[in-house]
Amino acid sequence: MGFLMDGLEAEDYDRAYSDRDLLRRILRYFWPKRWAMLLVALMIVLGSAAQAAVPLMISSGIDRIVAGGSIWALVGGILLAGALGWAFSFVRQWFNAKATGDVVLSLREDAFDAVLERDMSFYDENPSGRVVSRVTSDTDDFANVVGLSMDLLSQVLVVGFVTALLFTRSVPLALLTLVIAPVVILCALQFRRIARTTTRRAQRSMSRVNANLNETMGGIAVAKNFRQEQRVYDEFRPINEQSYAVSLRQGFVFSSIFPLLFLIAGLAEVGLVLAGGRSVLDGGLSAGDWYLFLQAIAFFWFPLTSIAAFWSQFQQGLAAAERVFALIDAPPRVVQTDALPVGRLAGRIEFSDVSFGYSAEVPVLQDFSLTIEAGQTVALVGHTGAGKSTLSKLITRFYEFQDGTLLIDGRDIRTLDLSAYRRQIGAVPQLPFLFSGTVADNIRYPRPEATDDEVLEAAIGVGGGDWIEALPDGLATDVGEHGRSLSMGQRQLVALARLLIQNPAIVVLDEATASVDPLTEAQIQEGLDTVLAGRTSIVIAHRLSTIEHVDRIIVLDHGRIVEQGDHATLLARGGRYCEVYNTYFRHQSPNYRPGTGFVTVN
Ligand SMILES: Nc1ncnc2c1ncn2[C@@H]1O[C@H](COP(=O)(O)OP(=O)(O)OP(=O)(O)O)[C@@H](O)[C@H]1O
Repeated sequence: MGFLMDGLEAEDYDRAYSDRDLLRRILRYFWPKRWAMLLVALMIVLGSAAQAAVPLMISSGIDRIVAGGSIWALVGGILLAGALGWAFSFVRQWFNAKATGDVVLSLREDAFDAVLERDMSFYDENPSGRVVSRVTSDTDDFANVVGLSMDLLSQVLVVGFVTALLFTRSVPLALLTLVIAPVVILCALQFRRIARTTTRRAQRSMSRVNANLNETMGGIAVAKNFRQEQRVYDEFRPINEQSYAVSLRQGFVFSSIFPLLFLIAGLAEVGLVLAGGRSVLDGGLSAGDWYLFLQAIAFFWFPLTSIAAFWSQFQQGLAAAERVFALIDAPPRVVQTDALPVGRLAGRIEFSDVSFGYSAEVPVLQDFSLTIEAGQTVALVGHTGAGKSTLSKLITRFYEFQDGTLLIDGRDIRTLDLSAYRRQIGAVPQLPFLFSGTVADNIRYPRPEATDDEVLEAAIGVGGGDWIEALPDGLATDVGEHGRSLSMGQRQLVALARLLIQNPAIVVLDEATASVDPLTEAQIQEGLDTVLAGRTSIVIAHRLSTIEHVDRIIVLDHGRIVEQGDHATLLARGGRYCEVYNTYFRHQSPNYRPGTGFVTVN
């Protein structure tokens, strides 16, 4: 079991819904489609009646032929029943496909909406491929189940009609047909539980394959750069093999039920042939009635055995619905206690005894206090893992802190209208993400209604706009997927122009570490001066020119402030800042020669 179960545990947010809750939830999605579904139900009843009429007509036709009657009435009747059956089935399929399609559309919209609503911590904990799997293949599985349910309903109705007819012809034979039904139903119910478990496992293993593929595609450049294709393949292979093994097991479980059901059906058929044949010979039953009984077995057993096949798919659909609902219902970690209007922020930020950890066991910040005055530019420096990005993630409210308070302009961040608050936070990651489209589209991203003139003004506001001339089509240049057609420096300039369009009160900027040519560097520096002016800015600093000019440098170590002040004061002090300076900034000085520029650490 070890290999089969590796990595197939439920996600943290998974939950098991009771069948009742699940069905109620599914029905809620179908409620707006109730008239279409009612029409589908009517067509199922009429179609089933047309189907059931055929053996009945043949049965009485046989008796009439035996008695020397004409065959043409029978032929005409069968043709008419066939034509009507086709018409009913057509209308049914059409409306069913439309209603199911609409339900899947809204389910997928809800799932996608939920994906957008999730906190950043959700994306840290759940690989994106697995989430994608829920929005795509799970909603499809759910759709299949609806189509299957309709087929089954129609078969069950045919059985109902045929059974009612059987009772009018011969009660003992009808009872014999029915007596084995509970046995089959019991088998199918038992099978239900096993089917659901194996199906869940199969879906999880599939989403694991998706997650792995997603990560591989995302990091393909790194893998190729380090010639790690074999390793990527080696990682993929066991995951793929596991998916194969789990699907195989699922197939085995599903196929094992059929031989058992067919055995029971076969025994029943033997009994009916024997009992019915004797009755015909004794003259107690007509040849036509006997034919009707033999047909009835086929009609009767077909839906019962297909319940078992259906069960597997039905379970797959229910498990899929469960996974989609779990995604929709995943509780948010970031919880606002109120949604007070924000107004234009001045940008004063005050951490007061804040404690935070990505997981409960590993605290990153403990009783952390820091005040950043409105309009101040603060640089965060420190060794890797010191907690610089963590601070910015709390300010952007991507993560929920466990203790203490975080005040923005003196107001508890938890009481603010989160969307309005985030609109005034300009966050620039180290590698700015650009969406497919033109440079202008990307600059306009925070405010789609911005005019072309505003976009141009923002672009010119960053470094005088010379960089636009270097682009092949100016602002109309296509940036390619993730901005791959632009250089790193150009992407940063676009991100800065985007900030100008957004006009945030607080800027949280993770400076890029990638070095760019001196001209672009100068443009970025000029752009930064424009963008940060008049706003509270928290810069995770990687460039010497930034730390030399900010109002205050905060040196972090293991989630604590170990030193703060301006560049000159801190350098003169010879403390922890000097260590950080020697490690990260010293070599960026224009006068740098290898092995020189160290400041003395006391
Ligand atoms: N998403 C996450 N889940 C769990 N732990 C995390 C996560 N992000 C950061 N950490 C941990 O929190 C601590 C602080 O990380 P943080 O990213 O704030 O450091 P940093 O100072 O920004 O480092 P760097 O300069 O390398 O970006 C580290 O120990 C890190 O391992």
